[in-house]
Amino acid sequence: MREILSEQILRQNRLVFDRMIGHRFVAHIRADRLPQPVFERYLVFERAFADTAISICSFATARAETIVQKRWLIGVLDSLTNRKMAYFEKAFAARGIDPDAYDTDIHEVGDFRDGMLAIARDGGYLDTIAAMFAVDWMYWTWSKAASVGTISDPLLKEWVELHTSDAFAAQARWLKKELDRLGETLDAPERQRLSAVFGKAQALEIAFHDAPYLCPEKTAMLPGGGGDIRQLA
Ligand SMILES: Cc1ncc(CN)c(N)n1
Repeated sequence: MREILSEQILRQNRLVFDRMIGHRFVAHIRADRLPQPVFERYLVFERAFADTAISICSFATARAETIVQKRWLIGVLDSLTNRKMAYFEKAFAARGIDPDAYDTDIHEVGDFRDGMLAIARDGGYLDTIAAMFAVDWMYWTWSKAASVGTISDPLLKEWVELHTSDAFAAQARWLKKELDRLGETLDAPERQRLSAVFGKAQALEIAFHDAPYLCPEKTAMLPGGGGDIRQLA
């Protein structure tokens, strides 16, 4: 019997997946010592990515063949556009974050945006599903692990809980099931190609999570700017 496609993909990308869920950003959350400036930069980059995620999911919705698929993806779009965006609005107000003070075009963030968007724009329905599975399965995995420990920052705790919620878990599982169902009919090279899409998305994620440690505030060049905190363990 053939291996389930998502299991093949996870097996073939184990190294890069483990590197991502072992990223220092995740390790800092799990140790309850994510530096506040890193979290705030991350939130600005995430807000920018949420915008891109809406476009990515819209490509999948447009290419979906059945109303069942479209209905599900529209639910994801609703959650991204309303629930997630509401979180950013609340977080920026609570922390006094001015997103315009940050450069969201630095290459680690820009490459993630452009790379993910290219997969959705240039690929087919299943390419986008594989890329969404890559990023959501990864977030669900590390968030579940992080949620068992103490997270002192209430906004960070809420962010992690967004990714352990029943709704997010259902989203990650739906993407997996969709890949497995449609993967049954695919030949080996096509399955391999989707596995490479998953690997590419993980590699882009690793660089994206390096970015908040690189201090890209536009104000960083000014006296009293934040400096480079790459040396943080
Ligand atoms: C960068 C990134 N990747 C994935 C997810 C989970 N949707 C996220 N919120 N942010």
